[in-house]
Amino acid sequence: MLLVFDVGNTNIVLGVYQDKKLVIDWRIATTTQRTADEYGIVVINLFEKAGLDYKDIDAVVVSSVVPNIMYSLEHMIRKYFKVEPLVVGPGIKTGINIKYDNPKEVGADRIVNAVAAHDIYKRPLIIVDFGTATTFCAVGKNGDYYGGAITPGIKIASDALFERAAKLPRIELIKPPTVICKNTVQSMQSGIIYGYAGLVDNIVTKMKEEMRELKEETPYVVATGGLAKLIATESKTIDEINPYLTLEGLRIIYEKNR
Ligand SMILES: Nc1ncnc2c1ncn2[C@@H]1O[C@H](COP(=O)(O)OP(=O)(O)O)[C@@H](O)[C@H]1O
Ligand SMILES: CC(C)(COP(=O)(O)O)[C@@H](O)C(=O)NCCC(=O)O
Ligand SMILES: [K+]
Repeated sequence: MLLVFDVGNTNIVLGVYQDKKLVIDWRIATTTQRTADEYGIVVINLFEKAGLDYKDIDAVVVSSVVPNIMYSLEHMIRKYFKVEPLVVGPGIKTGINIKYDNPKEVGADRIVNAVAAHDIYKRPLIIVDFGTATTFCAVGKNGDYYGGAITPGIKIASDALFERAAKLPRIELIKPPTVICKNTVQSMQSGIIYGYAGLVDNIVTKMKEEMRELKEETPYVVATGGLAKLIATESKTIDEINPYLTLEGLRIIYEKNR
């Protein structure tokens, strides 16, 4: 069985694959404080609770946008799973042609998403990943990664209001019934959620115009990430949510590099 890790700035998402089938997935907090043994305990506990044997794992793939965590995580994988992890980065086969000024600068999660979306949909794409940051990526029909945009994540935006304005509380990210709201909490929810949907639609619309000039016609818009569902229902430009895009990309990268 294959174990994949998607290390984001807020969460580490783990998935176990039996061939092409995702058997189970878990989400744990990203903290740079944990040691290799502490990560080992957490991950092995998850396996045991799910009735899976961690000794059945014969390969591990990791993508990370948090360099500080990699020492502990890689050490844990070698010590407990007894395999050398495949870490997504320079030298790994992806089938994606990165057109960034400096290809090493692109977040590994964005490349992994592009690998999965290109493999699954085989057409021009815009990928929107609602994580700690929200990222937008333009991918051509032949796998060209053109680049995209990065905006503050939804939770970062709402936490900033709480932290910087004395009378604004920390809010739950749920959609209020109306845009015109009559109390502080709902007014903030309205601003964040309806405002963010507009942000998404504006960036996607402008990216589509630029992609048309690149002869990448009518891109399909795929959303992923922890907060995708919240915005996708309100946005007019998102065609589909694929919550497992990054995990699928990690599995595909494993197959390309084995
Ligand atoms: N299933 C979920 N429901 C609601 N919020 C979620 C869920 N999963 C993650 N989140 C929140 O979404 C944000 C981004 O999460 P995630 O996509 O895991 O980010 P990252 O990849 O940057 O770690 C975080 O603030 C997290 O608390
Ligand atoms: C933009 C990101 C912070 C998003 O990470 P996430 O929200 O998933 O934690 C990450 O992809 C990253 O650090 N990228 C490097 C810069 C770039 O892609 O240009
Ligand atoms: K992510």
